[in-house]
Amino acid sequence: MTQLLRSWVESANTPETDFPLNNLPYGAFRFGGGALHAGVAIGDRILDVTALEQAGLLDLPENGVFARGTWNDFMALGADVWARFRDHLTTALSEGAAQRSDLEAHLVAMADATLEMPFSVTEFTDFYAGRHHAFNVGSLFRDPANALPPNWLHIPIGYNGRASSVVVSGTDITRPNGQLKAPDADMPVFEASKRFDLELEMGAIVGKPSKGRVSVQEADDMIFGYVLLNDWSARDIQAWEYVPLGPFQAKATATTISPWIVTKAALEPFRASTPPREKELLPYLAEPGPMLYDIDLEVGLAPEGKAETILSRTNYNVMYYSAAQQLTHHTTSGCPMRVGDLLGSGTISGPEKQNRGSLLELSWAGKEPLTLDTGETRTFLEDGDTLTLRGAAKGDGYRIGFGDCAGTLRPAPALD
Ligand SMILES: O=C(O)/C=C/C(=O)CC(=O)CC(=O)O
Ligand SMILES: [Ca+2]
Ligand SMILES: [Mg+2]
Repeated sequence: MTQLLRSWVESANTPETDFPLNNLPYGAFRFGGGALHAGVAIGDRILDVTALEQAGLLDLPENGVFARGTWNDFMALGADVWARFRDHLTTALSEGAAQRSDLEAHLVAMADATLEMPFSVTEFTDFYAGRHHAFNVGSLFRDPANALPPNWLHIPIGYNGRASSVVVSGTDITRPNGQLKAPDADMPVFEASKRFDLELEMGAIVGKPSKGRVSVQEADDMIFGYVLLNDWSARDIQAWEYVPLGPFQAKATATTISPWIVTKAALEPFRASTPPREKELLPYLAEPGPMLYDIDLEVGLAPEGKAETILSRTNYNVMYYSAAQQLTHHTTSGCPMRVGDLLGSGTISGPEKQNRGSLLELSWAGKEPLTLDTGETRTFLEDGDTLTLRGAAKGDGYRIGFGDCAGTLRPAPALD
């Protein structure tokens, strides 16, 4: 199924749209200040599934699945329902479908809707699974000769983040104040972070809960879908606070996700293998098949009121560990996973300078400022900068896109 599937929604049939019939990603929106509704993107429209359910046009095993306007209750119904629902929508939105007149009344223009969090984040874990990112950060923060920690080629390393900090694309980000210490200073200070950064990542959403350890295949089956994810990071706070328990306040300001959950089903034709193992993994982490995806990614930076510069282009297929491997490792302790858990992939940097997924790497810790297309330079982010992540898997004449994952940086709160 790598051809474009044609829909009676004409805007879904163009090669430029992120949302052809092959995609059908899941989001949440408000229209004219109304209640939060769940919706499915198709071309430049949103199909209002909360309204479809209320009109009795969906065949689901429970009532009120979309009453809250988010996808958690739907995820909890399980993979058979996920597949049946998607098949039903694919048929009903296909060119020539008999259901057209039923559905047409429940389409709204995406341009007139406000997109909100598509699901309620239960818990958030962020990993460190990019080979090039880990090498670069290890070189910058520690020792270039021993850049990869000794565990790195054996364990998908992660830390428990803050679900409360996850926000949808379009939400302003406030530069944090925090405790910082210059390497040669005696005492730390409390002031605004001066090295505020982005991290280009993918987020995997757990749709099926677990009790006890799961295999990599079971973990893959538990994943509902993927979003783009920007793990905003205060590098100066991070450098001072992170020993020995890892990131804390440096990563707790905000994490932005793209507004549409792209389902695993839509990404199926784009599966890709992790790169060759440099050290053999313990058997519990071995993948039974390709569990990454071929998704082109880019990062754009637009200074306030100015044109955007593309800072980086890379692909999700460079990651050393897949989300399924990360999820498997996450359950080894017996840690239960829940519906709505979000796993950050770790920063996605490719092998070349132009593939790096953070300013820490792009500016080599501030030592090599970047020149933007506007002529100004950047080491880290300036107030007013808008950061936009974009991503798409590319099929034959169509793309499976995620919608923009954007945020604008606002000044730090005043210190008294
Ligand atoms: O101390 C380090 O090596 C770096 C840690 C991180 O930056 C954590 C993180 O967010 C990793 C990632 O996104 O890949
Ligand atoms: Ca991160
Ligand atoms: Mg974060």
